[in-house]
Amino acid sequence: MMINKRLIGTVSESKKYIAGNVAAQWCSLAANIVMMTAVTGLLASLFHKTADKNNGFLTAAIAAAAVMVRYNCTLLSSRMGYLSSKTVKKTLREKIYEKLLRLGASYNEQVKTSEVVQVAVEGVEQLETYFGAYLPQFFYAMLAPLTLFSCLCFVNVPSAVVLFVCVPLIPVSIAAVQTWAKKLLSKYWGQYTALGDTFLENLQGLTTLKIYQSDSFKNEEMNREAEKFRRITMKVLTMQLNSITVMDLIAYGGAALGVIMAATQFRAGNVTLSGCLLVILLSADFFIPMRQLGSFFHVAMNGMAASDKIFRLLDLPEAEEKTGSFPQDCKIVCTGLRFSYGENSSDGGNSFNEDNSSCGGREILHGISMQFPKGGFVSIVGESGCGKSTMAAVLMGRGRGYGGSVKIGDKELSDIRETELMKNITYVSNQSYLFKGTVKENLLMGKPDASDQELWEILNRVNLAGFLKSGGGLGTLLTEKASNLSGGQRQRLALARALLHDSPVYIFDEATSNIDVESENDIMREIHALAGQKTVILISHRLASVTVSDNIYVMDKGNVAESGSHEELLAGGGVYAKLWDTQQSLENYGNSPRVYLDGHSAGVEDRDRRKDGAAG
Ligand SMILES: Nc1ncnc2c1ncn2[C@@H]1O[C@H](COP(=O)(O)OP(=O)(O)OP(=O)(O)O)[C@@H](O)[C@H]1O
Repeated sequence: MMINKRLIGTVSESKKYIAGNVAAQWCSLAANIVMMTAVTGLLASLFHKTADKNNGFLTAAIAAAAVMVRYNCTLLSSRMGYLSSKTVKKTLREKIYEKLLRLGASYNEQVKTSEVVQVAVEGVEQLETYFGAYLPQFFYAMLAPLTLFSCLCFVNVPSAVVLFVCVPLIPVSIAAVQTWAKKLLSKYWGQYTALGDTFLENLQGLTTLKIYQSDSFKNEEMNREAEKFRRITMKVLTMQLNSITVMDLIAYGGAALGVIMAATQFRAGNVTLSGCLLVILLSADFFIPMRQLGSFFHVAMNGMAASDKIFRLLDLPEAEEKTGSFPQDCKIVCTGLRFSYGENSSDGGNSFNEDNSSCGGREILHGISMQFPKGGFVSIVGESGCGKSTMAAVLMGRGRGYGGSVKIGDKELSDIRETELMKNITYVSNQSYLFKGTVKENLLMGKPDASDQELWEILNRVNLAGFLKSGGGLGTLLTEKASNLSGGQRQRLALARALLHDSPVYIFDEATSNIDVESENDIMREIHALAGQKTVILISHRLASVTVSDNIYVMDKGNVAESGSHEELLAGGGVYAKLWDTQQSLENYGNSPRVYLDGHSAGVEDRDRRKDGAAG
């Protein structure tokens, strides 16, 4: 009956607290039996007028001692319940957290963030009752009727048998609703996580919804979801209430039968008055533990449904433990690289997608071959949706299960530990995440031991020092996602953090899209300065930014359409040349190289200078 061995094994430390809890409750019951025996004995002797002073004092002393024992046992039992709940919460949340770490940066390919949050918070909370109350009560509810039966057998066997036989009717009634309840609770949890998911998404996109006046439409959609959740909650509550009513009927009916039996036996002279009174006073104790178990049962069932979700999360397949480190000779060579997203994959991830392989979905990269020499500056360009960011994701180790080969030095990318990849490849997108806190805290993520002077130097390089000095300096407070900075400032700060990270490889994925020209100039200047010292992979849809690259790969629908330097590609008159002409006419740049605001011009000379430097 809802004894989940795996769950108990997972939090095996809680076993001792459960045993302690059961022992405390059992001692309390034993004290109650002793007290009731003493009290009924006194009542009988009073009735028969055989009681004396000593009887009274002895009974009072026994009762006082029993009350003390029961009081302490109750305290001990709730302490044990608390300790077991605490252990369960801590252990399960730790396990979920560690699992997420093991799943790595691509965890949301397999599970939605909202689902993880709900399972880790509410789900674990439900299991607290399972361990803290249900499990101890389960064992105590077995032990208590057996103990009472053994004692009352010495008083009157028929009454003891009637009471004992009625007790299992409670678990029978619970089992009757169990299958139905299980399905209902599984539906309830599904609805709960779906509502949480919609709620989180709509809350995050509230500004967009307001802009497009779609908030009322989404509001209605959420109302519909909430109504579904309300209905299923009501069904769960009705099921619980009905089940509790049935259990009450059995408990009170059983106790009444026991009392009637005791009275009949007394009339027939088969039991003494004190014995009869003892049976009457203890009859309720036969049923109370089981009845209590019944009320914990429904909460525990909810916990069981939550535990299914927790185990499905904990059982998600992990990439094999990788041992490879990042080779220092970090020339990156992709050969015949193929990649597909999982069938239901989205940014939000699959909801515990059973099939985690990327096979079966739409193939995005169709056998890409590219080379990124150590210290080289290589750009990837192409029309929107051709697979540039997917390429970056694979290089970052986020695209699990790619086909073909990606070699970093002499090692295959899939053999390199994720932490090693993160340490050695810095990825800067146009949506870099900045955390709530100070500028300094955000920068130190890139290099925890950086001095203030180092931080200011970097801020100077990205042209943010002036702005910050006029404000709160390094202690300037950022709100969530640094929404109190402009888009350009945010991106420059993200670049500063990336530069501090000082990794051998940098991937810039549209790092300058949607920002002001001045910030774009600052960022591009730093990216160009990095080239030559680091391996730089620049992904951009804006060809003016890539003209100085050593090599440019032009992607088209998941293939490499052509590659070469800017001049070679222009001379080739292919996809790149056409894109260049279109963009140039749009930007009205003519054929002149891009001129930065500080007067420095990016062009072929830059690349040649870098090459000369590297050669020197
Ligand atoms: N998480 C994902 N799940 C499923 N499909 C995806 C996912 N991310 C991207 N895609 C698909 O992969 C294709 C390539 O997307 P990708 O983001 O790599 O293109 P891109 O060249 O970087 O485009 P852009 O320049 O617009 O950023 C697109 O058709 C897109 O629909």
